[in-house]
Amino acid sequence: MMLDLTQLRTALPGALRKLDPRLLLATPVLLVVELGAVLTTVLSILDPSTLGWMVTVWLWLTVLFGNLAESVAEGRGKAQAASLRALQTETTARRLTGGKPDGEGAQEEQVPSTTLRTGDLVVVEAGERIPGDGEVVQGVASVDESAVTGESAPVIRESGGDRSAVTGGTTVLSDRIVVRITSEPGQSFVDRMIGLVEGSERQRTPNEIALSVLLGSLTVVFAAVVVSLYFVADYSNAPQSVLVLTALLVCLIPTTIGALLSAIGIAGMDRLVRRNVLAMSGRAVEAAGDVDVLLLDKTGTITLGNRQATELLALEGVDPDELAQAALLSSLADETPEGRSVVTLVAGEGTVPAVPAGAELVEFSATTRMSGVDVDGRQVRKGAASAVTAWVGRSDPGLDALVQQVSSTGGTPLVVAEDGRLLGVIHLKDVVKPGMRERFVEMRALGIRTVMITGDNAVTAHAIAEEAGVDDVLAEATPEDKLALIRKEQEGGRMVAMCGDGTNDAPALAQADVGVAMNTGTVAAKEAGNMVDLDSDPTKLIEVVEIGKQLLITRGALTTFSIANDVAKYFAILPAMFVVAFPQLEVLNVMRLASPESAIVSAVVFNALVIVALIPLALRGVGYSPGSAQALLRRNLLVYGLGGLVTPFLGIKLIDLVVSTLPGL
Ligand SMILES: Nc1ncnc2c1ncn2[C@@H]1O[C@H](COP(=O)(O)OP(=O)(O)OP(=O)(O)O)[C@@H](O)[C@H]1O
Ligand SMILES: [K+]
Ligand SMILES: [Mg+2]
Repeated sequence: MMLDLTQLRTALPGALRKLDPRLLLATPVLLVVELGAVLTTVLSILDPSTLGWMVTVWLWLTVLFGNLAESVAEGRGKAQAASLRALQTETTARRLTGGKPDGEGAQEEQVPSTTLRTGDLVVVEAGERIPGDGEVVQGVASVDESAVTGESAPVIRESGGDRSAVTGGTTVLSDRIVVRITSEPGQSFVDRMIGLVEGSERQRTPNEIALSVLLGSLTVVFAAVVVSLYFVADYSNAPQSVLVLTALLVCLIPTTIGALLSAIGIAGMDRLVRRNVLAMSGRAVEAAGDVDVLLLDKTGTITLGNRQATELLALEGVDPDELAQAALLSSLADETPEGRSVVTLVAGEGTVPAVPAGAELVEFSATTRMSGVDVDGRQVRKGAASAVTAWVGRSDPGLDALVQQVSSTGGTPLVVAEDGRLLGVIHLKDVVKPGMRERFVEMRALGIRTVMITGDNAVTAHAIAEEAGVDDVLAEATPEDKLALIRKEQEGGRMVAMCGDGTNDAPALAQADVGVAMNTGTVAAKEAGNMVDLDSDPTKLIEVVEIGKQLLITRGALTTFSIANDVAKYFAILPAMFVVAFPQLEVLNVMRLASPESAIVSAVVFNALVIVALIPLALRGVGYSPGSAQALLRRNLLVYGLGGLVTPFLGIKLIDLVVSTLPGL
């Protein structure tokens, strides 16, 4: 891959803007080159010479080429940013005022979408665009999110469950939903996406900062070497001009990696965006390269997350109708998709009875794992078997058999009980997302252990784990258990990734080194994680890991190359510089460059051209195939270390053949 002309043309203005020394502060190596360029410009004006002007021009080009790398990397996201911006055009929002928290009984008013604030309620109907990021608080709708995700199939967004988050700019295809806005103007998901693809929001990672500091220190060391050389040369009656020493300094300091460092980081983020993963931090991308364990939530992450009630299994001696009525009653006010599906199963096409007056609702929570109502002195509950039997205070062999029957197929059993009596079981069915098993096998090959963590019971968990092919399971996990497991793994020195979609996954997503939230999930999950997968595919982590590894390898390889290059240049130019004063150096002068002046110019030209030559590699990344880390390290040291030592000799010699034809060199 070469840089094409359009790419260069669009990147050039940005590269010129970056000549501003204040912007160069972030890249100290290039700042030193720029200061050197200013110095040689002044020297050449005072005392013009071919050597002076050649060095000056090529020092300026060195800074420009260095900026170009970053600018080209940033430019790659521009087109995508432009199409995302189209989603931000102002629309009219139907804001609700003065009603209940779910919008009931409210007045509607028309306002520009740009005036919406966090907490506002808006209603969106079929054919309308969702005016801002938010959470569905009432209703179910199918939504076209293709503008953001690129996936043309509509997705379901509904209140109550883990599929409640909606993105501003996407379009409702059917039905009517009430959305509570969760972002302030200018801070929406699409705003963040634009910032990401343009690279403007990128923060340097601790690793990058550490490497910059190292490069800065090397620069200081080489500056000291060059200054002392000035005195040594003077003392040995082979005085060297400030111009020549400036050129020598630029050749010695690690300009190549200094110039390419941020481009490598931006390109890594960009590669993720192309795979529909938004990384909110570069640190997470680097961490992904070293992941040892992947924890996954079950419902909505490994499975499609559309848990539907499919049958009711009454305990022996219990009237099936009594079970049905209790299941219905416990679900009338249960706004989760599971709850609504129970209502649909029992009421069928018939009318759904209203919530009885005076009923006290017990909402579902991930900690209690139950939901239900208290009404007229009756208490009805449904929920996880262990939770409900604990509530009732006893278990029943017949019930255990029903729970086992549902769980062994991978279904979720919800036990129904009323006033201390166990009535039966609701069978919730969910489907494992396609292609999981093969991909988890690939993950194992990468050395990553997969653990499914779920609030569901152990039998269901094992059935799904078996079907999906994960290595391990943690069942009946509360949000605290998920968090504790991550901490435990981290304390063992392992790098942990977590994929989840629910609000109850949020603490774990925040704690994990790499927290990937499913785009179908809740706002809380998406804000807690440091990545969002727009395709909601947990096996995408494979690509994320590969991109992370490739980023680390590319940075390592180019650093090796750059430093080996600088060392080689030292030996290539010094003999040429001093051979006039010390004819004994002739033996070292293996390159036989035309003259000391042309040696200096050739080295400076080579130094600048190497940056341009390596931009494509920095953007594309060094080739990577799974294998032992040691073998890879050996191979890269050989290729980039040895390559870095040899190329300057060849390159400088070739350039010397050309520049020595110029008069005055
Ligand atoms: N609406 C509901 N009413 C009563 N109980 C429920 C309801 N929804 C789920 N449960 C029970 O609570 C358990 C935990 O559900 P939750 O959705 O919090 O699981 P989780 O920890 O997110 O794990 P996963 O998403 O993998 O199932 C479920 O396994 C089920 O037994
Ligand atoms: K250099
Ligand atoms: Mg969940």
